[in-house]
Amino acid sequence: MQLKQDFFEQLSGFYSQVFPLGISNPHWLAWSQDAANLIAIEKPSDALLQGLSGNAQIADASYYAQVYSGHQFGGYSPQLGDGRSIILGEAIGPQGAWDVALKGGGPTPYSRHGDGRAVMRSAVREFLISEALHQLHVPTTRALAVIGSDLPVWRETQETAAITVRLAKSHIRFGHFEFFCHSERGAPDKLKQLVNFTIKQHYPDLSCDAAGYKAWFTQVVRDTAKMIAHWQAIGFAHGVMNTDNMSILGDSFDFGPFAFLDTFKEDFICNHSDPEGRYAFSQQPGIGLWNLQRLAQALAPIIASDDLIAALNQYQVELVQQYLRLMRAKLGMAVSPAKATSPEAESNKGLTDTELDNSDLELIGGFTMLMEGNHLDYTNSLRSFGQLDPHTKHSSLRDDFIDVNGFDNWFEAYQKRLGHIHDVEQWQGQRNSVNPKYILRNYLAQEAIVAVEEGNLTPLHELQQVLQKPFDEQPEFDDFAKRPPDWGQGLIMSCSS
Ligand SMILES: Nc1ncnc2c1ncn2[C@@H]1O[C@H](COP(=O)(O)OP(=O)(O)OP(=O)(O)O)[C@@H](O)[C@H]1O
Ligand SMILES: [Mg+2]
Repeated sequence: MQLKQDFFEQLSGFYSQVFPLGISNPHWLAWSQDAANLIAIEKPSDALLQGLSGNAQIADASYYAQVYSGHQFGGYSPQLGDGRSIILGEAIGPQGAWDVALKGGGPTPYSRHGDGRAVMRSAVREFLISEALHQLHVPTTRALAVIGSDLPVWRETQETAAITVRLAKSHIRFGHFEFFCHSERGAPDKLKQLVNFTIKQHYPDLSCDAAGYKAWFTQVVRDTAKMIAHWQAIGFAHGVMNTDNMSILGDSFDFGPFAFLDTFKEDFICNHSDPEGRYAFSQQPGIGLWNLQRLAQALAPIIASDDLIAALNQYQVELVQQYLRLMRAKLGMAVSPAKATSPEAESNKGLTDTELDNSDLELIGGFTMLMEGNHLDYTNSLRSFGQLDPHTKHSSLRDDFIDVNGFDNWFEAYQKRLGHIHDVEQWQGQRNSVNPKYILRNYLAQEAIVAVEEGNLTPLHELQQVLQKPFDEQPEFDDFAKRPPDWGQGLIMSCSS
C-alpha cells in the first residue's frame, strides 16, 4: 500500500495525530478484493493484517483523527470528531487515491465517553453494505476488510471488537465545515482553507474564487440529491442522517442501523433510537435538503448568500430528475418520444416535459402506494418486471396483488404510457439489469453475524459473494432473494455499535 499524506500535510490544525491501539488475536473475517484493487493491493497478507489491526506500524502512515461537529437529530453538537476512526492517509490506486481508515481502531482525543471500538456485528454490517451499495451503483464509501479479534467490549451485553477498514475518496463531512464556521467566527481562515483543499483535491476544474465556490457548492447540492434519489429508488433507509454522517462528495457514509425496505412502507423507520421517524424512509429527501441548509449556513462567511440560495434551489429539481431517471428505467418507461429514440409511447405525444414528468411521478407513486396497500416486497415486486409482458394483462406480478382491481387500473394506465414494446425479451433483460434480485436484507446480515459468532464464516462469505452480482440470476443462491421470515420482517437495529 502506497500512501500519500495530503490532508495530514496541508491541514495541520484539522486533526489530532493518534496511533491505533493494538488488538488481540486479529484475523480476517472478510476481505473485498474488489476494494483492494482500488488501492493496488493484490491480496491479503499477514503483514497487512498486523498493520491494519494496529499491532504493527504501516510505513508512510500518519495516523490521525479528524475534528468535526454536526447536527445530530436536529440539535447542534459543537464538537464531535473521529472518536473511533483513525485515518492512515491516502492510498494511491490506479484510478485515484482513497483514504484508508480503521473504524474501531481505538480511542482518540474525540472519543468522549466511548471506547474507540466497534463491535463485530456493526463492523460486518458496514463492510457488507459498503460493497453491496457499490454493486447497486449507489455512490458510497467502500470497505476493504473486517478484522475480528478477541477483545471484549461492552455494549448492552459483552461483545467482541472488530475493525472495518474503510476506503473513502474523502472523509470530509458537512460537519467539518460546521466545526470551523462555529469555532472561528469573524476570521474564517480555516474554513476557507478547508474549502480550498476540498476543491483542489476533488474538483480540480474549479477555481478557488467566488465563481468556483458557487460552482462547487452547487455540485455538492447536486451530488447529495443524486445520492438520495438512489436511496429512494433502491429502497434504502440510512437511519442516521446527521450532518456529521454526510460526506461532502455525496457518497453514502457511516452505516449503522440502515435497512433496505422489505415490505414497502413509505414511513419505515429503521433506527430503533428514532421513534419520531426523523430519518424515516420518506423523510430522507427532506432531510437531505435540511442538512444542505446547515452546510450553507456554515459556508455563509465565505460564499455569498445569493449563491448559496441559488444552489439550494437546485436540490429538488435534481432529486426529482434523478429519481425519475432511475424509476423510469426500473419500470421500463422510455422518456418522451420527442426526445427519445424509442417511438413507442404513443400516448405521450404532445405532452410537455413537465407534464410527462408529473404524470410519470403519479404512475410511479401509484405503484408504490399499491405495493404498500398490498404489503408487497419492494425489491421482489420490481424484479418481477423482468418477467412481465407489458402487452399481457396476466402476470406473476398481478397474481401477487390482493387488490387485483387496483392493480388492473394502474396497469392499464401503465400500458398506455408504455405503448408498444417491439422486443419484449430485450425490454425484460433491461429491467433485470436495473432491478436487483439480491439486496442486503437485515435478516440475512443477522444470520451471517450469528454464524460468525459461532465461528462459521461461510454464510458471511456467501452473502458477500451473492451481493457482488445483485442483478444476476444466481440459482444456487435463490434463497437469499426470498422475503424475510416472520422474525426478520422489517427488522430494526439499535444505534449501539
Ligand atoms: N465506541 C465509540 N467510541 C468513541 N467514539 C465513538 C464511538 N461510537 C461513536 N463514536 C463517536 O460518536 C460520534 C457519532 O457516532 P456515529 O455513529 O455517527 O459515527 P461512527 O459510526 O462512530 O463513525 P463514522 O461517522 O466515522 O462512520 C462520532 O464522532 C463517533 O466517532
Ligand atoms: Mg458517524
